Amino acid sequence: MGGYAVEIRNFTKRFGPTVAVDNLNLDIYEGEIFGLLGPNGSGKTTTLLTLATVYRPTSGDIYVFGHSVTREGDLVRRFVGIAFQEPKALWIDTPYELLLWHARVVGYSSSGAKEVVREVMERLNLWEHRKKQFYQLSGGTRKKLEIAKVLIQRPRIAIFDEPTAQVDVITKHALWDMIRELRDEGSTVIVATNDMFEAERICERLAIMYKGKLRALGRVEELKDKIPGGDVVEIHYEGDESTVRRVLESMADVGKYQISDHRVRIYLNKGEEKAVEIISSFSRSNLKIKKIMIQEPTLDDVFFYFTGATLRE
Ligand SMILES: Nc1ncnc2c1ncn2[C@@H]1O[C@H](COP(=O)(O)OP(=O)(O)OP(=O)(O)O)[C@@H](O)[C@H]1O
Repeated sequence: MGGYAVEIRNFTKRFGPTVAVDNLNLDIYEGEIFGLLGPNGSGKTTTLLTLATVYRPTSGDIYVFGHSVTREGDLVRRFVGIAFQEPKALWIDTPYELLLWHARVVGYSSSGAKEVVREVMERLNLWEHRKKQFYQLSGGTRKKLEIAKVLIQRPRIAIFDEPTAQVDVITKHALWDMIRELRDEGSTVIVATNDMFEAERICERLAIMYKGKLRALGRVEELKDKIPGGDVVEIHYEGDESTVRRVLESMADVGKYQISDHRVRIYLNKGEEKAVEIISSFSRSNLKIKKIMIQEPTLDDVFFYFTGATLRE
């Protein structure tokens, strides 16, 4: 792994009264697949669009291979390729023409452009749609077209904003493979996602963002290790949520827990020992346990631990 590809320094972005990103500091290493993980509105897109010089920071700066996005935008744009969250094109463009034009713009020869466009379109199952017009394409197909641009460009910094939202499962796997290949060929890849499966599957390091702020940073395993105790006891129950809260809050050593839909996840030390105590407390309070499991934390648990929220909110 090389030096820094991206250095985000005291970066704040406001839109009127809204603070979209609040004093973000982050380094992304050259050659890694880095993830920004957070629910809608956490500031991921704003960060990526500023990195790609679409927005200017309100304060602070972002450096791409040492070049400032505020002062050296032209240079920064040479390094960066971005697949936007919302694909846009002229209504009458056809996918093939659009990608061919894009390939020429980023430097392919006429024959090289045809070759790479066909290869990428075939791998993303876009070839059959090549002669349609943009307005005739489904949301998922438009999204694939947007991603195809970056795969053709092979920029030094490849940015994907929620790449697999709206995309079918088979294509998701093909895309993840192609993203890894991009990295293997030397690109630094930055992915914004609210899909913990995607984050866990492809990202080597993650920044957890929530409400414009960085909440945690590290490799997935490191983030999981930061949950004290490291056990999660999950109980499916019948009964009142308020009774469950009362029971848990009266027990020593029970720290954080989250409840949804008659399911409670409790974060604690020594899950096996504690589970026995929890079972008897539940039964004393007439709460019926339908199922109990002791698990390793998931990325969703990590997110909850650092933000008090779930990714699905
Ligand atoms: N152009 C804009 N004008 C006004 N407010 C904006 C603009 N862009 C983003 N925001 C606000 O900034 C905050 C962060 O939005 P942002 O799109 O960066 O989050 P996100 O994590 O990418 O979420 P999503 O997955 O929904 O895109 C939100 O409150 C959003 O409403």
